[in-house]
Amino acid sequence: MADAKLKKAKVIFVLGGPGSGKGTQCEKIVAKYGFNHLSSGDLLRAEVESGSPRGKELQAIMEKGELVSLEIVLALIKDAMLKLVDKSPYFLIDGYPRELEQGTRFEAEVAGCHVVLYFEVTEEVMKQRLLKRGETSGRADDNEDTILQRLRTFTSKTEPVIKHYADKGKVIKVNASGTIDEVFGVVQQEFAKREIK
Ligand SMILES: Nc1ncnc2c1ncn2[C@H]1C[C@H](O)[C@@H](COP(=O)(O)OP(=O)(O)OP(=O)(O)O)O1
Ligand SMILES: Nc1ncnc2c1ncn2[C@H]1C[C@H](O)[C@@H](COP(=O)(O)O)O1
Ligand SMILES: [Mg+2]
Repeated sequence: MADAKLKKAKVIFVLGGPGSGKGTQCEKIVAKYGFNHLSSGDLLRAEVESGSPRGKELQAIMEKGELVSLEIVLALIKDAMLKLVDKSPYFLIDGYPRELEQGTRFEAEVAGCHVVLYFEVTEEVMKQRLLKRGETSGRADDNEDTILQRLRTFTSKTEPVIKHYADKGKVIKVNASGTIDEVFGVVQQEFAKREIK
């Protein structure tokens, strides 16, 4: 029953390299549009915080800038979606899918992809934003070595996902190099064009 409700969800996959501003823009979208927001990275960090043996394994993978297993991420996202399904039909799924199979499995088992919101910005800008964030974030992966590996993982695993959805005409590509408000201005224009409200 709950799964049937999820099938009707309007899913917006939010993608972009590390530090491109996915979380920042999702916060602004939630404030204006009231959409549900789930971040796979936040869900994984909560699991790490729980101190469980699985959390320790996850932390080691995340500190190397690699991707954790599809099964774990998909289960965390699906559980979190079920808790929110009655709040809004729109779901911002931030940081997922990070590799092609994540998208395929999600669409087969949870819901179709409405659009992909892709924040594009240079590697140098992403790196500088993350090093700055690292001064206060406490995130174990906001350090130079891990940032470089995360950028490599994005290029090798996640860029093909963006291409896959672009070929289906589903990608909204946003230049994310401006200020936070400038980027959000473009997001709003793009949503209006597609009657996302
Ligand atoms: N347009 C912007 N201009 C300047 N700084 C920005 C902009 N957008 C976000 N930031 C800042 C906020 C954060 O300190 C940092 C990274 O943004 P954030 O939204 O956390 O990125 P992200 O969610 O894509 O990264 P991650 O993949 O690491 O979670 O950059
Ligand atoms: N969708 C995901 N698949 C595998 N691993 C993931 C996923 N989302 C997050 N992770 C891991 C690997 C990332 O480097 C860290 C931090 O994620 P972020 O979205 O940048 O906060 O978590
Ligand atoms: Mg984030």
